[in-house]
Amino acid sequence: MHLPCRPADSNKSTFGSVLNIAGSVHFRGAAYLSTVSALRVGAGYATLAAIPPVIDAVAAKLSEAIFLPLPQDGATISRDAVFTLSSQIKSGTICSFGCGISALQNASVNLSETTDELLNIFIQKRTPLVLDADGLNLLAKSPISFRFGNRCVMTPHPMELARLLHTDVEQIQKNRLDAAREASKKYEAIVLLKGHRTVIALGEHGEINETGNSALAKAGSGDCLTGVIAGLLAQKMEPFDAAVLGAHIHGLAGEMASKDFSEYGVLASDLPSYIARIIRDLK
Ligand SMILES: NC(=O)C1=CN([C@@H]2O[C@H](COP(=O)(O)OP(=O)(O)OC[C@H]3O[C@@H](n4cnc5c(N)ncnc54)[C@H](O)[C@@H]3O)[C@@H](O)[C@H]2O)[C@@H](O)CC1
Ligand SMILES: Nc1ncnc2c1ncn2[C@@H]1O[C@H](COP(=O)(O)OP(=O)(O)O)[C@@H](O)[C@H]1O
Repeated sequence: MHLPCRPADSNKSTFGSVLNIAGSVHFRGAAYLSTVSALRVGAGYATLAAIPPVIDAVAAKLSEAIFLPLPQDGATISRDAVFTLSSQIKSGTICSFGCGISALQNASVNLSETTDELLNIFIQKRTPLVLDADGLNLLAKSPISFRFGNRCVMTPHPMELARLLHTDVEQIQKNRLDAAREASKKYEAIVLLKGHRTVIALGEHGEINETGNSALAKAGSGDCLTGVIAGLLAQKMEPFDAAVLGAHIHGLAGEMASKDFSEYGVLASDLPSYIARIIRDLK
């Protein structure tokens, strides 16, 4: 698997753009980590679509992002956000959705309906998509049987996959590859099941990622992975390849970061700069 090429005669639009819909009052860092990781892996632009308090927090840390303010309802986006987003999402726009968008127990009926409408837009506009965290939890609760035409990379951890398959974590962990394959067929999506030895499945096909260590077992590291995969999609990688390469790079970044900070001390916010160092070494 190769990194996306980086022609000399290029400009920021050569390397694509990510529209990252993320964050809520409770989880502002998730929006930061996913956005910065898309830029660190090489995307030309990253736009964070979020409610104003999330934008304010991220803007204070990340000068390079572009911001699309979304209407707010309580701690998260309101249903009117669908109108704002539908005019921004063109055919083929690379989107990521779900990092920190709400706390599961607070997910309102409105947010469920908003998510259903957004997922329909992603499918209709054939957008390559990374679906993470609460995007997955809301999908699990939806009455609609969504099928993503294999343009979507779903990135559940075992509990999120258990919610999607209406089972429990123990069953998922017994046969991780088969569980990911089952979800891949159910949703017509690439399913990346996180954890020690992440697995990536597309239909019957499956791969196991060998990189990473317990430094990654800390809040926010999955948000970085979402950004990495979205950034690779922006650079025109096929979704399955972006998931496999993204997991590989993310795991190596955790390993390299733990050489400096130990497996105890790495923060998710350390990872984006190690992602850049890993890419330097892979090249
Ligand atoms: N700084 C931030 O803003 C952060 C925001 N976050 C957001 O917080 C929201 C809730 O996410 P959480 O993941 O905390 O909560 P969840 O309710 O989704 O699940 C967490 C539970 O899943 C199980 N689990 C996860 N990985 C597992 C594994 N490898 N093996 C076995 N069981 C496993 C564990 O029981 C764990 O307690 C998401 O929207 C997420 O994006 C988190 O990413 C944490 C950091
Ligand atoms: N022990 C481990 N070994 C290797 N990778 C791990 C380990 N623990 C967690 N990870 C990786 O770290 C990330 C954690 O993501 P996730 O569970 O979504 O956390 P969060 O939502 O807090 O960001 C995943 O990419 C997962 O594969």
